[in-house]
Amino acid sequence: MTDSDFISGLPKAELHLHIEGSLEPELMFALAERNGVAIPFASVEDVRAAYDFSNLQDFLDIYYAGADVLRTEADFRDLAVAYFDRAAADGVVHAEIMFDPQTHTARGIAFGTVIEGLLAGMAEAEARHGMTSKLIMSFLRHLDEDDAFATLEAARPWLDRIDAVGLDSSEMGHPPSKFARVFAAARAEGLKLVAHAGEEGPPEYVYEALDLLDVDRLDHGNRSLEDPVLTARLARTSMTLTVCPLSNLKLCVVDDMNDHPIDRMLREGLRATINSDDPAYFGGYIADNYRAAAAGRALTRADLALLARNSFLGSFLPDDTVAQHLATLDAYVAQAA
Ligand SMILES: Nc1ncnc2[nH]cnc12
Ligand SMILES: [Zn+2]
Repeated sequence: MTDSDFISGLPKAELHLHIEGSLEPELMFALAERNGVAIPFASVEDVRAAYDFSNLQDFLDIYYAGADVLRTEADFRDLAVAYFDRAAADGVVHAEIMFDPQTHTARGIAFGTVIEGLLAGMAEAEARHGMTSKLIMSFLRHLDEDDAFATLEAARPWLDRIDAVGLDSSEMGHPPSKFARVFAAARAEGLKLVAHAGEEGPPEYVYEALDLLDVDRLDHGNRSLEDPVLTARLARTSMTLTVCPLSNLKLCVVDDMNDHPIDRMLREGLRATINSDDPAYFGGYIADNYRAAAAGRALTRADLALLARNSFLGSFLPDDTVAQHLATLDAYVAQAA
């Protein structure tokens, strides 16, 4: 078996995926036509050519613009189904996907339209692939606390179908502390908590995510490595980091995949995982992220299996389900040897 096939077949969970970031240019065009929405691109090639980012904000501007073609429940369903089909082909057996309701409600799309479409896509993934999934509702951190509270309120009828809240969008200047109260309110509703921190922001933002938000999982977390005390704490507490190698390269968090810290994270004892973030924008789904990291940092099959193992350990699945996935993973690695 080639290393590439080993990676595709490796049973894994995806823990950091923005469903809006899985909108491929082809589907963007199809939805623009279906909904009669004008888009500022002449062709699919034009769209791909625009995906040349020098930082997070560059990307976010185009990502929010692209999401404008999503209008109906069927659009959100089709978006999700397309992602799950690709994830299944990459060996994903469980996905915890983020969505950004404010990106849509700000355009006049009802919260229910977004979530009912995504839930229909999740049911289809289970029927087609036996893939399980969970929903993470992410607050946009460039908006204010009141907007986040209004979003939590809008989500109330669906809270039993949402597993966690998250925090994403422009990190610099929008520290986790801005959302401490809304995260506490989400916790009081029984939700799990995740937050992007240390992607572009400093280690202090990671401390805030831990100490002020009390997150269960950290999205990215790269810049934690600048602080040895923080790194040791993350290792000691088995905090899961949802690392996204191709995203890091495309958004210039790293200059070259040969400089990616994924192997250092493992060596430091961090529970690092590999994920795709916004695969339609960053040039690859989860298996491509494993492949790029493996090539850049000479990861062994044991490293790759550890990353997959960490993805189940870091998931919000119940312990007995995690144990079943780990047994399947061990059997896969043994037969591939
Ligand atoms: N990588 C990322 N960082 C912050 N916000 C995001 N929204 C979608 N992708 C994101
Ligand atoms: Zn992200």
